Amino acid sequence: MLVPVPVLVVAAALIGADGRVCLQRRPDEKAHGGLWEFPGGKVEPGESPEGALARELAEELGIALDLGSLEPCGFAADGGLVILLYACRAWSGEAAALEGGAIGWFAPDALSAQPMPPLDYPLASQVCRLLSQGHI
Ligand SMILES: Nc1nc2c([nH]c(=O)n2[C@H]2C[C@H](O)[C@@H](COP(=O)(O)OP(=O)(O)OP(=O)(O)O)O2)c(=O)[nH]1
Repeated sequence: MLVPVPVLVVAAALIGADGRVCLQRRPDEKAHGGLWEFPGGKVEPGESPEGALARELAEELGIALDLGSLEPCGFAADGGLVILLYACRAWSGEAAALEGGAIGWFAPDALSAQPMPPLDYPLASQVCRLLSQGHI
């Protein structure tokens, strides 16, 4: 049976100097409104995953990622969506919620306590595990 090509989404676990991780609260009027997710968005035709992530984080948070510091740290998928998650410790600028919603910085073991879209729970666990093992 043929199934549609899944939508490719890239997202970042921004890790601050104090070890806390950034989540973004989706605006109420959007799908998954009010839930906390890793900042990012859909990869557009002609973009690389890293290029799309840099564009999304510039648009959403006003920061410029250091692409060399990106570490692939997991993926999650359902029928229609694949999310690639990168860890990132280096960027320039001060992150702010520029497109509505809000941002927050959370201790790794508090990530999964936030209400999230379903695919984000395994991603948050993976971030927490990799951080505790010193891999990201
Ligand atoms: N950025 C991001 N998106 C996620 C996460 N988890 C999750 O299910 N998603 C979903 C929500 C959206 O359907 C899609 C991301 O696409 P997007 O952010 O560009 O889309 P959007 O709905 O905000 O805006 P639009 O382009 O559809 O108008 O992936 C996550 O951790 N980060």
